[in-house]
Amino acid sequence: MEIFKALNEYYRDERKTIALAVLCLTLNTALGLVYPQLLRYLIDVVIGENRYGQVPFLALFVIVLISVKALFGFLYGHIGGRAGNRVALRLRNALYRKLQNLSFTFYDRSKTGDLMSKLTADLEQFRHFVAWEFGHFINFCSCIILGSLFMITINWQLTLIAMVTMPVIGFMAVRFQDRIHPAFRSIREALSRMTSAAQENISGVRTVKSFGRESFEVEKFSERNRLYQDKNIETAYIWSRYFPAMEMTANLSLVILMGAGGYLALHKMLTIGELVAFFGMIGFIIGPLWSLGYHINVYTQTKAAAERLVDLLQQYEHIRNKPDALAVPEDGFRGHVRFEEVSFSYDGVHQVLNGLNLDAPPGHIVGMLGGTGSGKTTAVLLLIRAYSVKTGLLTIDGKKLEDYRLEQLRERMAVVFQETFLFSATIWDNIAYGLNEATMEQIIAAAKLAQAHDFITELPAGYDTVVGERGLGLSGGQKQRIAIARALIRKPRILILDDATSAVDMETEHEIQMGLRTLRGTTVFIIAHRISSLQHADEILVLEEGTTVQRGTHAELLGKPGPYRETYRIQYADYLDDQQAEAKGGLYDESTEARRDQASPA
Ligand SMILES: Nc1ncnc2c1ncn2[C@@H]1O[C@H](COP(=O)(O)OP(=O)(O)OP(=O)(O)O)[C@@H](O)[C@H]1O
Repeated sequence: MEIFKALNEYYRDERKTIALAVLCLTLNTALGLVYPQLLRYLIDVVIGENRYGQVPFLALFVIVLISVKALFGFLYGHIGGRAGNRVALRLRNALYRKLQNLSFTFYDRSKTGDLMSKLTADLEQFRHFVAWEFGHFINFCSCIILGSLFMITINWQLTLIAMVTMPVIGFMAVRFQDRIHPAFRSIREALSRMTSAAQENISGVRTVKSFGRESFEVEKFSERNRLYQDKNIETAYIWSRYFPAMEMTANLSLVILMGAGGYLALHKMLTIGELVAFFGMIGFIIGPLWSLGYHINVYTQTKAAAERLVDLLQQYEHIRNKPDALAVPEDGFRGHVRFEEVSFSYDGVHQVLNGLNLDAPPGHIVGMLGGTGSGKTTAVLLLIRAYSVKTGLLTIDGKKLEDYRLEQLRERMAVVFQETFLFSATIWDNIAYGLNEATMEQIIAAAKLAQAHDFITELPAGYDTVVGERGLGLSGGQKQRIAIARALIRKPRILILDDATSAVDMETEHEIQMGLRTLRGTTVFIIAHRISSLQHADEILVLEEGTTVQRGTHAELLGKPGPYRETYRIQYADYLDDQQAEAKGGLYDESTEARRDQASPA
């Protein structure tokens, strides 16, 4: 029950409504108990005592009864359903809000499928319980209690016999549920394996086709499809074994009761009407008894789902605002970034950054070069406060990051990550995402700055083009330019481009960089593997395994031996060879000139 209490705030306001719904269902059930009594009256009094004149009244009474019963049934469905949906609405919003507040650390550890299933399947289970199952469980209890009481009023000896046979049916129902529940679970698992194979195949269709692995994929899918079929057959087998057995047990108990009832009727200890009414009551109890296992199961499943929901709702928020966090001033915020001896480790064991020092005054362009895994992305993730700095000092305008209100701080920044993510929406919407209520002029200006305007206007639907899931339908470089426009529209104080132009051709990249120079006062961080992306930076840091091994301007770094010059030499080998050849009066042709135009550091 503790776990349900933890979700109290979401159903607290609905408690009275849920109680009303349960009351309607119980009244609906209680009215059902009147039928056997009516039968008894019909047989013993109307027929037994030849009072046929009462038949029309009895019929009218039955019509009223079924109408009132139906009304209570409707009220239960209506009130319970609405309450359940209101609870689900609150819970869904709370879960979604929580997901927005959870940090990168949480997402590093979470699986998308798992989170989606909490938001959908677990929540649906809880909604279903609140809307229906809780009422049905109470109704199950009232059926058994009220039914037994009515049976006792008819004949206590027969009731006693029934009480001996009924638990056998209940026991079998629980056993059946014990077997069928794991079987259903294995069906769900097999289904999820089958759908994930299909989903991966659709998402990775380009890889599958380009590797010519269609038949492998078909084989993989049919194997999982076969497993799904097998699980369904196993379940059908359990069903086919248990159901007749349960039915037989129930019918056997009816035979015993029939024998005993017949004996009592023959010896005038029971009227025929009472016997018929008694059997009506038995039917009233047997039905719910068969579902005993189901109710237990639903309860345990809902408890497990509620545990998972509470687990998510109570997740620790690693990054949150201090109570006295400062508002980030609209105008006064300059974006002067300082890293002082900043070290960082994700797991507390492996050091990813070792004593990073950096001073980037407003308007400065900082370049970062380094091999894969050297810590470049980590450094800028610390700057957007994706993770907290534990060793060293990271300040903006002289204040620690955690002194500012997080959402306002991030509003003054813009990041373009290595992996471009575009929403399934129009290009307008994708660029406007960076700003609340962006105007058309602002969108176009940002697109022009990101060198995206020309290709967008050449698309048949222009800015109205709906980009597919993850930006499908656009080239890598086009996607990157839309992502850059999305960042630039914010006119951020701090702009971070994490390998954001890797898929853009050099000429366009050069134009984007020229555009960046027009951003007055914006502190820019550029992470790149290409020297051409960094050469205009005011300071370039070369990182190796989290340590800054070189720093300086492009010209300074070229003048010193070290990894920067080495990278330059590798990337411009052709150009340098051509230069040497030219100096020696060697071959010179048009292709050499074309190559130099492409490669030459501007
Ligand atoms: N979320 C994470 N959890 C644990 N370790 C991480 C995480 N992100 C990165 N790392 C590790 O930290 C190290 C630095 O990664 P980082 O992404 O900062 O490198 P990078 O220089 O940006 O590399 P690349 O140029 O390939 O993007 C790597 O060893 C990486 O495996």
